[in-house]
Amino acid sequence: MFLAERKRGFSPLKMTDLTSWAIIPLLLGSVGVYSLYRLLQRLRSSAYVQGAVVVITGATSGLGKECAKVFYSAGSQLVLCGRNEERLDDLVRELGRMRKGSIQTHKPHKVIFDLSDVEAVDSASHEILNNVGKVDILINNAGISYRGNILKTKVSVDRMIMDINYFGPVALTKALLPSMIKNGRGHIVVISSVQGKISIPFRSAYAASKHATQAFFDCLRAEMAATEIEVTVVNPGYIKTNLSMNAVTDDGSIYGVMDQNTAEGRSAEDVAQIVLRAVGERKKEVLVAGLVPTLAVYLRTISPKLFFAIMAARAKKERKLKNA
Ligand SMILES: NC(=O)C1=CN([C@@H]2O[C@H](COP(=O)(O)OP(=O)(O)OC[C@H]3O[C@@H](n4cnc5c(N)ncnc54)[C@H](OP(=O)(O)O)[C@@H]3O)[C@@H](O)[C@H]2O)C=CC1
Ligand SMILES: CCCCCCCCCCCCCCCC(=O)OCC(=O)COP(=O)(O)O
Repeated sequence: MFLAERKRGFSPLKMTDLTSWAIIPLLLGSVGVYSLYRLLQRLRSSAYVQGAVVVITGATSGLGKECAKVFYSAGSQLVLCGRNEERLDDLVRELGRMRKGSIQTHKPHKVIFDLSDVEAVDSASHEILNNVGKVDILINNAGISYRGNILKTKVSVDRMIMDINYFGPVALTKALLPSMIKNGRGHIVVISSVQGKISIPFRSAYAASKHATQAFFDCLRAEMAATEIEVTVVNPGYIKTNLSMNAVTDDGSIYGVMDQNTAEGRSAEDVAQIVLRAVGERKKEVLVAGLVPTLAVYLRTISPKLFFAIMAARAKKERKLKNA
């Protein structure tokens, strides 16, 4: 039968050949369509941030500083927020010295305030709107971490962390949101953490503040769905910054140690690029973490019992190490 088909010029072999040949233009076509789609997506993303007024809190160091650099290079009009004017001036000078590409850059504005002071946040929002007229993108980045034992931690410390990490971003968002709605455009970004999804021992105040942040901005996203307002929650794992150095302990004193996990974390430049992309693509949420923390996030939902047992073992091990 095979020979008969070959004689007629219709062998199974040739049919396979034909199929293979047909797949090539199909594959090339798909790659072409995908590349075109990615190109259009990139163009749309860069148009979204170019010329946009972007407010960044905690711009004096770490992730906030790197976000300032990537959004500045992308052509955004920056409003840099921080507590330390000198450090903001240094950053403005550093941005001015950056190599200029083909995209037009804009001289940043600075606004100095402490996020834990709700009245200062309110007047800062007026200053921002008076200076630049509108806000297109607000990046709630500033934050502080904590290391401590719940039994020893003063409630004033829990409150301080909540004031900076939760009430600060909430107050600033509420102050700027009405003007965004009026303008018919606005994007609220919040830098939460993997610890906004899972709680690990000796981080109670920090994890609680990040869980509250996640919850608030998830509610906001839903409530804003009928408007032009976008909400992006970014949940990074460890980033190589001064977060652990600046963390507070049970009695409110500064921890002042560069933890190994932090030192071995992802670079702040990388994470800032991910934030820029997530904003450009109007992502609702991004988890920027390695395999183990990512699995831990899923494990917390799929098998809480196992997750709690792992956390209890972790607490026991850490306590042993501290007492050793
Ligand atoms: N590094 C990490 O491993 C991770 C960090 N994150 C989050 O990223 C964000 C940025 O932290 P990161 O860059 O790592 O840490 P840094 O300590 O380097 O930066 C924190 C920033 O927050 C500002 N800040 C702190 N307290 C206040 C306040 N009361 N009012 C105004 N600004 C304040 C600091 O300003 P000042 O210079 O005045 O102190 C600084 O600019 C935080 O929200 C953090 O929780 C999330 C996951 C992992
Ligand atoms: C099926 C296998 C699942 C394996 C799961 C094992 C669980 C292991 C625990 C992993 C814990 C990851 C914690 C990550 C914490 C993190 O990335 O936090 C980011 C921060 O915000 C850092 O702040 P910090 O002040 O704590 O340095």
